[in-house]
Amino acid sequence: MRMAPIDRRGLMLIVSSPSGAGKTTLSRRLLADDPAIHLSVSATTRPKRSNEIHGKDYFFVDEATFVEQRERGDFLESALVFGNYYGTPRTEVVKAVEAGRDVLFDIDWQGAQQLAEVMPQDLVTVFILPPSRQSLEDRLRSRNQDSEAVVMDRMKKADSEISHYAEYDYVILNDDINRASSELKAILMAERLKRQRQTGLSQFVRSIIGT
Ligand SMILES: Nc1ncnc2c1ncn2[C@@H]1O[C@H](COP(=O)(O)OP(=O)(O)OP(=O)(O)O)[C@@H](O)[C@H]1O
Ligand SMILES: Nc1nc2c(ncn2[C@@H]2O[C@H](COP(=O)(O)O)[C@@H](O)[C@H]2O)c(=O)[nH]1
Repeated sequence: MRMAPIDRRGLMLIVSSPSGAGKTTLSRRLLADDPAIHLSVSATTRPKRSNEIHGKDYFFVDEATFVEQRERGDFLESALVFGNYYGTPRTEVVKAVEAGRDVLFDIDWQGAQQLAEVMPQDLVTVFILPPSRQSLEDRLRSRNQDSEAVVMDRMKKADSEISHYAEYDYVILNDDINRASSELKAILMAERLKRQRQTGLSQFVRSIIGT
């Protein structure tokens, strides 16, 4: 059995990609396999998809509510993406990181840039690429959740999304889902071991060397 863990600060794992490249699929796998990380559930004004649950996938709110929350400072970051507003609730994230818990974010490059301004030391950023343009379009259609107009709009914006890949710490090619999923887990494991996140290290080391 492992001894009591060394105190640590939580990390913020941001996963971004063009729409349809697979970040939600990869995020769900990571959450299912690793109970020590939890998802930051965003608020959005986008209509709910048939397979989504309020409070689990998103907090679905109307525009007036979103604007009120944003003006009150409830969001750590917020952005207009594909014509809808999205925002990351502030309190839960700050509390979790300070308590040493890791948080996963499925957000776009605008959100990643804003979080880098407020909590830079805590961020680990990962960009997911599709294997080809055609596979991106096929995946958006095969998801079967959006109208043709929405699929076309997201494909039109894919180039501009992809152009932000170089702002990220890591890039994963999501060709084979099992491999991409293992790569994401490996990033998380290595980042957890970074010395500066292990805030209880000096105390622990002192207990070993007996000074
Ligand atoms: N490696 C893969 N091979 C084949 N299909 C995949 C792969 N990864 C994801 N998919 C499929 O592609 C579709 C889009 O994936 P997903 O919803 O995870 O994308 P996303 O990046 O989260 O999109 P959005 O930004 O619109 O939320 C889903 O139907 C998913 O099952
Ligand atoms: N900046 C933010 N972007 C967000 C947030 N939540 C989701 N997103 C991004 O929006 C698009 C579309 O998502 P979809 O669920 O409507 O397909 C995608 O790129 C998400 O990563 C957020 O809180 N802030």
